Amino acid sequence: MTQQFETIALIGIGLIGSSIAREIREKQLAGTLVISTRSEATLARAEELGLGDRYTLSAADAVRGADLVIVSVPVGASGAVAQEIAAHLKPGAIVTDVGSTKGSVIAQMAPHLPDTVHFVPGHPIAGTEHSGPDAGFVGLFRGRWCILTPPAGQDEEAIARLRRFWETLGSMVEEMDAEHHDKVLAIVSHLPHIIAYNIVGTADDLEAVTESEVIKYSASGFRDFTRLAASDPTMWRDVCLHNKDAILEMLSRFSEDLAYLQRAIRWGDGDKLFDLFTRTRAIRRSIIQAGQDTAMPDFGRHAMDQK
Ligand SMILES: NC(=O)c1ccc[n+]([C@@H]2O[C@H](COP(=O)([O-])OP(=O)(O)OC[C@H]3O[C@@H](n4cnc5c(N)ncnc54)[C@H](O)[C@@H]3O)[C@@H](O)[C@H]2O)c1
Ligand SMILES: O=C(O)C(=O)C[C@]1(C(=O)O)C=C[C@@H](O)C=C1
Repeated sequence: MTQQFETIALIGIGLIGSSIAREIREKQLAGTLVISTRSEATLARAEELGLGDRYTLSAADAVRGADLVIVSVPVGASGAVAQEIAAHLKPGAIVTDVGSTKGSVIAQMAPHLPDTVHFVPGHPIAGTEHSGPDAGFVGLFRGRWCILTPPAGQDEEAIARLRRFWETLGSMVEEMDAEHHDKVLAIVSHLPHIIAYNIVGTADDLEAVTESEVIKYSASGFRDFTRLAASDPTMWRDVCLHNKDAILEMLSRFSEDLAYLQRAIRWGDGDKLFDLFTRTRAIRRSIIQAGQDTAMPDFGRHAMDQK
């Protein structure tokens, strides 16, 4: 494949950063790939895995001369990274990130970045419950959405170059504003994780009562929840703290709907239960039928934006 950038700097080399690094190397998308992370052990591991061409603990050093800078750290750390790299960015460079929340990342990073660079925030909707440089793999982004949330008026050429980069990694790219992104992701990604953390926590609390039955009988639906609940605690702490408003809004809708379900069960209203379960089954089937079981459902921009 053809080289797309002379030098790419990756700040953060966990699941997402190392998956991007593996893609860049495999597809030869950069002349030079510079890797930076704050922990010595992680950087040494990235070097052992041969993920880049140059390795440094200094993010400032990493971005010098880079045409594309990809920040791939927990969202709570993005402001500190932006502050560290700001004075060292090459004029004309594209700066992007992969954070799971967008409004907060923009609020943290944008004030530090000079006008001479193009800031195009991004979010690949792809991942696993694993973290760290060993967890990444080629193909993670294939057939998955990547959402870009450029500020209004951002350089079209920069957006197009980043779009092409993600498409080369196999992603389908969509642009939307950060606020809308945060609402959609609150329901399709953040709430499912919070619900999983909660149900596994509840079951763990109950285990004192039921002794080891939680483990013993967990071959069923519970297991699916434990996968999500095994996701990285730092990442998900930051997501909850940095998409607070949208998550609280979706949680309150979720609680209302749960109360409706609870009432139907209490009053033995089988029709209500049957209707809901039929509706949700149809949603799953339509996603599979469209061959988009990995795609992000369109919940309707208008409905999602209503308070
Ligand atoms: N895991 C997923 O499923 C997933 C999917 C899409 C997007 N994301 C987002 O991608 C980002 C990275 O997630 P991940 O899953 O790769 O996490 P990870 O824990 O696997 O890796 C995080 C990396 O960031 C480094 N880091 C942490 N703080 C840092 C700092 N202050 N300066 C420099 N490096 C620092 C860590 O050493 C590590 O290399 C997060 O913002 C997350 O929200 C994650
Ligand atoms: O599949 C998983 O394990 C994930 O958690 C991936 C997932 C998701 O919720 O779909 C998690 C967080 C991201 O920001 C994007 C993708």
